[in-house]
Amino acid sequence: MDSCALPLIAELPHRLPPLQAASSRRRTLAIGLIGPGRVGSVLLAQLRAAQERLSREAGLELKLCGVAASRRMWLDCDDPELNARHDCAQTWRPTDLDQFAAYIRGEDQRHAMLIDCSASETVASQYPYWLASGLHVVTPNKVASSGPLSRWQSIRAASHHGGRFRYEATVCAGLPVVQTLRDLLDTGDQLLSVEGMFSGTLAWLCCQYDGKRPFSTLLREAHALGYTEPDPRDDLSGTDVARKLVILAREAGWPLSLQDVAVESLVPQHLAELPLESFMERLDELDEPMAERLALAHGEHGVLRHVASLDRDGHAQVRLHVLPSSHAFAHTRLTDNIVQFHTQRYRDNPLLVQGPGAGPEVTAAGVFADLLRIAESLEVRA
Ligand SMILES: NC(=O)C1=CN([C@@H]2O[C@H](COP(=O)(O)OP(=O)(O)OC[C@H]3O[C@@H](n4cnc5c(N)ncnc54)[C@H](O)[C@@H]3O)[C@@H](O)[C@H]2O)C=CC1
Ligand SMILES: N[C@@H](CC=O)C(=O)O
Repeated sequence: MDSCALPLIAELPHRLPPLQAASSRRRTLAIGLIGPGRVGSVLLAQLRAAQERLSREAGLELKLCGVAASRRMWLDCDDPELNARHDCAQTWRPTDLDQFAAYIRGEDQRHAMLIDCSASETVASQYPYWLASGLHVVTPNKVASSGPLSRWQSIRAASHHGGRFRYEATVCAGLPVVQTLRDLLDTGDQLLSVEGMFSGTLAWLCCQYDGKRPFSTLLREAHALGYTEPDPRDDLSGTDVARKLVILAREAGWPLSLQDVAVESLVPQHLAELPLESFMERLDELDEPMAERLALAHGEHGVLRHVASLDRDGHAQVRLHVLPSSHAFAHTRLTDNIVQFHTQRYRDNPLLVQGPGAGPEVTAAGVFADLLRIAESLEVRA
């Protein structure tokens, strides 16, 4: 090889210097995390791992002031070690979201953020009040952005005057989907339609399911890997994907609601209303109907793919398709999601976002990136 070639990576300086002198932009952000489950606990680990670097290189002090689960909450006033230990804090109180939010907000006009890593309606219903009180809110929870339109509008209104609201990880986990759409719209483009595969769980199941192992075994595995929703029926029923379509439509200013989406459910009626525990015990009842779907796909020399679409007239649908093996969606791997945006500018050839679309690591990273975007905009306070 030519000796004048580019230097080897090992010869390059270890890392580039931080762009900004950390000391001139020193800010502190108080954080309260709600929902230390699969995504929430990985996020806590990511925050802890980045804490020192962010302080040194970006002048950003992340201060974990509280963690709230469904029944218990931990506050750093009770447990001064919380910031270092996070999930193994010892002293707890019963969860009270009002008390939690007030504590994180503090009394000294500090920058404060609540991160909702639950899938809870109760938590989501508090966003308008939290935002109006100046708390920033970041979340992968889809319930608020796809729930009642009037609540969504109050969240948007509150976030224009109070705290900031970001929810990138609600659509395709860590992939830059909401921000991509936002950038298109903010620069004057117009959304015409969206199509793609928006479920990491169903993408993974469709790739793995070849009939050798029962569908229920694979679903249990997807659950254990943290790909599914807390209740996997939210994935199988198509509701989770319908929520993502609604979120994207609303981002583009289309007043879509869940009931406007035509959804094919893969959950047999008799399993739909069971308590979660009973459903998980009866997963093998999904095996026969899914084996029939697979046989149908094989009969047509195609593959099963879970596809969602939203057209320019607002028609939205979510269903399991048999696609020819030559189709672009047939070549995805593992939890890959694909989003195709057709816009005025990307009319002939859509703008594509593709990559892993589920799992605690990538989702937590998407939430973390939202936190950093808000932190970048915070003014320095004495
Ligand atoms: N797992 C993934 O790949 C992705 C997940 N998400 C979303 O992330 C969120 C979390 O998902 P997972 O971590 O998988 O769920 P999980 O079930 O593992 O964790 C949920 C946590 O929320 C807590 N919680 C429930 N109700 C609560 C309440 N009322 N108050 C306080 N805490 C409450 C639970 O105690 C638990 O700690 C969900 O909204 C999900 O839709 C979004 C994108 C990808
Ligand atoms: N359960 C969801 C997680 C991300 O939203 C999925 O499988 O896509």
